[in-house]
Amino acid sequence: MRLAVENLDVSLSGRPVLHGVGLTVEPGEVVGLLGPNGAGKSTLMRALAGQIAASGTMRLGADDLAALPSAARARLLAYLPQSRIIGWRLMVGDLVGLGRLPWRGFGARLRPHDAEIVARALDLMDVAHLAHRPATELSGGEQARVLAARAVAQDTPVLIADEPASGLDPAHQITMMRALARLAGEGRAILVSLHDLTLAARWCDRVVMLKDGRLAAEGAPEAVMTAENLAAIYGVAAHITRDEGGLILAPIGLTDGGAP
Ligand SMILES: Nc1ncnc2c1ncn2[C@@H]1O[C@H](COP(=O)(O)OP(=O)(O)OP(=O)(O)O)[C@@H](O)[C@H]1O
Repeated sequence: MRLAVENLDVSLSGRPVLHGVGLTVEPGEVVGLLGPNGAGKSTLMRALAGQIAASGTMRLGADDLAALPSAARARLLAYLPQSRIIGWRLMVGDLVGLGRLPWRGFGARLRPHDAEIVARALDLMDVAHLAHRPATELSGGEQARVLAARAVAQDTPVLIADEPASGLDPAHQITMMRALARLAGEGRAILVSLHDLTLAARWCDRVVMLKDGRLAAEGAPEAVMTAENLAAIYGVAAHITRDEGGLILAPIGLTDGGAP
């Protein structure tokens, strides 16, 4: 299912934050959403998730996203927020099982089909071994993977993940990106915000770069993750090399040479 955003404007507390942003995510694609702190990545995702008001067009396939009832939206689009709050002392397996709520109704038992989807989500995020631990008693990175597994268990055609790799160790950053790529390989449309430039370059089919609430660059990583764009958008000088897996980008300094 195709996600298409056109001309999106968002104001928060009376302050314009997004200005005419447009992007598409096709089924089968991982699209990276990049940009400096405050660029508007989370705001865009929260608008897509229906958490804040926006003007412009947001379409999921033929549907107007803003007009979809929340229950229908939850079967089409899963949203993994940046904040990682686990409010209840639930076992990890049960917490990830909550991802099935849009499909089974509150209080209903997991059917075998639901249990299979939950088991796969636990595996994809490498948290199956934690299934019987209370989620509130895990490390920060473990909790992040558990919450990602819950979003995956929603089993939606579109997944929006806000900085899912932040705070993960290097192996689990790769596990995360590989999981997203696998889900895209099954035909899902994935939008993921990232601060790690190399992860974005190697795992995203396309990247969309925001700056100050505006689209600054969009295209294949090789085409747009250039030294010029990184300087203009992030204010960093980057060492850029490549191998058979794609670009390797290491920010090595600030373009103005001074302190941030
Ligand atoms: N409730 C709010 N009221 C007013 N402005 C807000 C509010 N929430 C966020 N903003 C502003 O909106 C802008 C975009 O914030 P947003 O969280 O979308 O950025 P981001 O690109 O996700 O940044 P980060 O990389 O730090 O997560 C920022 O300038 C922020 O200060």
